[in-house]
Amino acid sequence: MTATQTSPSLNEAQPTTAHLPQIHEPRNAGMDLDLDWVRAVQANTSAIERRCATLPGRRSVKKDHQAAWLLKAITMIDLTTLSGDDTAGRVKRLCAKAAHPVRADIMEALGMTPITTGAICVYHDMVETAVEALSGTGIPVAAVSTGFPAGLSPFHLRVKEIEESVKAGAKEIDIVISRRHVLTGNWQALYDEMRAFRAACGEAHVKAILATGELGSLRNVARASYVCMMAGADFIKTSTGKESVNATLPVSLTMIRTIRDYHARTGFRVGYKPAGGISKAKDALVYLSLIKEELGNHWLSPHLFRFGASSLLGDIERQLEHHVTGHYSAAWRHPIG
Ligand SMILES: O=C[C@H](O)COP(=O)(O)O
Repeated sequence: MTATQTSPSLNEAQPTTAHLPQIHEPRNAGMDLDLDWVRAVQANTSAIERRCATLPGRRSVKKDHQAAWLLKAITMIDLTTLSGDDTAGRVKRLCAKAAHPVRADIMEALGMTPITTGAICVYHDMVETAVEALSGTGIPVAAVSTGFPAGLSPFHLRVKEIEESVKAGAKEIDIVISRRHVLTGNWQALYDEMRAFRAACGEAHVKAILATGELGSLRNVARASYVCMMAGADFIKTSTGKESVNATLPVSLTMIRTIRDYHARTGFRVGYKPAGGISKAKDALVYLSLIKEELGNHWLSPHLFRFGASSLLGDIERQLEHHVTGHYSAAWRHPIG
């Protein structure tokens, strides 16, 4: 497809950052811990699983519409590297990819103006490198702080790590909660911890990683979601990517329904970030349709939705190349992201 052949549907959905709505809505200020609300929360696991089982089969966006949704998905990726062998070189390459996530010839064939990913997500040690590499792009750096991924280092060091990441230039902080507070029903401890993390973030936005694969039940996932939102989380995020079970559709449905309910009761919109194991374009489309159906179009924006993913971008780029050329290239031709 050439630029002149670009269909109206693709242009209408043009997902460049310049076209994104500038949302000036208040951050979630949180509220006092409402234990009655938290304890009343239930989750009907079989109903949630039944609803989720219908989702992939109902995905129906095709051709130009699918390309438009995939481009939109890119703008909502926290392009991630969280490996023990991360180097400055790898982070710089990832930052270059975040600034130009799709090959120029594919973008030209689609008739699209430039887009970027939503953010880069790295360990604290790599924040300065990423901030420097992204200078002038407007792409924020997210740091996983607080003893990621287990979150079991001394509390004062977890708070200090947040402060150091913010000082190094991180605009977003992905914290990990203490799973034991959920497993023992110590909601006050979880609330106090989250509140302290939010305070340490200052102006930086805070995403609360629940590590849902370690919380035991969807009811615990829902209760932990509410407590973190009450304590002022800007986003709730499923997983570190290091648990044996990471983002799933039932967990996502559970969490986004708590977001919907919290918004209805408080007026605050909290963002959602599924993370871990999302590596296929078709899965990204299912997540986006779930968000659209459950939360509405307002949430389909980097302000309120992110994918935490290290290898999703490569598959999306491959699908976009197929869309414009009719051929799939080998995965190694899109080696980063
Ligand atoms: O927060 C992001 C995750 O760690 C990424 O997980 P992934 O490598 O499975 O995509």
